Amino acid sequence: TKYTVGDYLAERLAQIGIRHHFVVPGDYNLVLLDKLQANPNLTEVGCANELNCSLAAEGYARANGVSACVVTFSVGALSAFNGTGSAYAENLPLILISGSPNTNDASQFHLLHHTLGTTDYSYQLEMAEKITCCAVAITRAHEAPRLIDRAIRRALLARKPCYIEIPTNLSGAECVHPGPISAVTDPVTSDKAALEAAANCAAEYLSGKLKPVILIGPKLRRAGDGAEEALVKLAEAMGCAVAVQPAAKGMFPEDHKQFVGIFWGTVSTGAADSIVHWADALLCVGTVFTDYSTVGWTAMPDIPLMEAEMDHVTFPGAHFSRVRVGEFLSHLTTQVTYNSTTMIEYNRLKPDPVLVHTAAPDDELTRKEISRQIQALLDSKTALFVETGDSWFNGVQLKLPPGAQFEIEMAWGHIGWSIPAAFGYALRHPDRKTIVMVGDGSFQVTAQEVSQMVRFNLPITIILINNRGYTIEVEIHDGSYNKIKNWNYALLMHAFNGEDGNAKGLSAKTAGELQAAVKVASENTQGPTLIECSIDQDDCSRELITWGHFVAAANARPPRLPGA
Ligand SMILES: Cc1ncc(Cn2nnc(CCOP(=O)(O)OP(=O)(O)O)c2C)c(N)n1
Ligand SMILES: [Mg+2]
Repeated sequence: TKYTVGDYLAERLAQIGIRHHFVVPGDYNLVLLDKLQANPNLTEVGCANELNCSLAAEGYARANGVSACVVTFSVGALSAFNGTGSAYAENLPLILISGSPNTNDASQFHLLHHTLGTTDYSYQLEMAEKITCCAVAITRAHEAPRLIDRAIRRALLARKPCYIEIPTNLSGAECVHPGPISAVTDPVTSDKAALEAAANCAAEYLSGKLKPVILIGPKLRRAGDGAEEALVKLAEAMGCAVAVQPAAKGMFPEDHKQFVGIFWGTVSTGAADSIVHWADALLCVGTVFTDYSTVGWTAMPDIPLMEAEMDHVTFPGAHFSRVRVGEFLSHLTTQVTYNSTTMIEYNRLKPDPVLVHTAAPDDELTRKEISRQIQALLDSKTALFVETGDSWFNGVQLKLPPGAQFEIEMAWGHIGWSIPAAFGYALRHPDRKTIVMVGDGSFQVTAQEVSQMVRFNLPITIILINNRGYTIEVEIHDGSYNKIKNWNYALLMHAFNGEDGNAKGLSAKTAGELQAAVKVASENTQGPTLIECSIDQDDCSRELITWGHFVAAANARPPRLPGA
């Protein structure tokens, strides 16, 4: 049988380590889906809609390093653009693949279904160019190898999504076999001279400093090439305090003696806030300072920073390109001297362990009791997803045991992300215990993907915190629009079971009911278990309320230019 463009793409996806590709079929991509299905290394995963499909691929990329989402033209791609945006903001190489019109249609001025009703179908590629690091449209079969390899390589190197558009009549067109995959995957290593110079500059930046601190951001993990392990070694060589930004929770072991907490301004944990502000040198690695991570710009470090990014390092007065963070951290480890001043200070400042009250079984369920019971669930196998909402704050406060993974989407912040993303993640990591903390409002956005968890018999535990509405929004700025229609969430799981599912839906209004439901969930190994936890709508974290005030103030800043 002839080797085709679709076969070429399938082989490249398999060669870069993809084992599941997420799809919604449409007549512009059906031949392509057949070709992908024909590759023995790929398992097709159908999703209920393209928003969820792209968010499932985003979650899969967190687990696998790279992912693929295959949709139909326009009606499919425009929804998938949302998960693609998430992958861009969260630094994940999601490969968005869209079917497109037959190559003969444009020159025949044909009006087509699934388009805007004009004869110009180029709008999708143009939109994709804005939200990916590389967008290609294959117009002739012999171009496919060059364009497919270029897009995939760019995405892998930049840790950003890419876009590949394939006309419906080209997926089955004749194509050559791919060349060595190393041409696509070979990493760009640091320039030796720049690496040396950057490490010397860092040693200079640190020399004479009494109180250096390391601050880790979410791009540390995204950098790959052993950056997380290299960071631990550097920290141990320096002996200094290590704080992490909220979106980097879990990227440094929280049981490590040098971990001082989550640096999140006034809503920080441990002694991170005071230690970071006490430092006289701050090594920022993979940090992202946004309005949300700086609590409306109130939590910015107040000294000149050294910032190590995925492929460059900057200092006050210096910049070094083509320095890969993993190699840089390892190289710097050989140059630093041990100085435990900041850890001595931390041991003076660290807060006493908080005595967590255990509710009596008949006590009405509270946010604190939910957190206490989730904390007891966490172990080395856990992958905890926390959704936009008060779940961010409750999740960030939990202590991660060694090996536990934490996933949050704090840059893009699309409510509902956690359900499809946890589904995609769990497909790649069936060995992990995936737990989702999600609010009622967020759950309503992408609830359909629970049915895929049922279909694939994934034992995901969904802790749905029902506080009757959009509480995070209430704390930023309240209005009638923050009210939502309540669902019978537990009953919904029966609907998703259809005639053969193993999902369980439980509701808990007291501490005892939650305890019992958690036991049922841990025993349900054949499907997802949703536990609807009803709490008072005003039962939200102090951190959310404080953070909400500062974010609202940042949003309300008057136009700066006079007369603007
Ligand atoms: C796609 C999308 N649309 C709207 C928003 C704004 N938003 N952010 N958080 C919310 C409400 C979240 O409510 P819940 O999930 O119930 O969480 P809680 O804050 O715990 O009640 C909205 C409506 C958003 N973050 N993402
Ligand atoms: Mg809510």
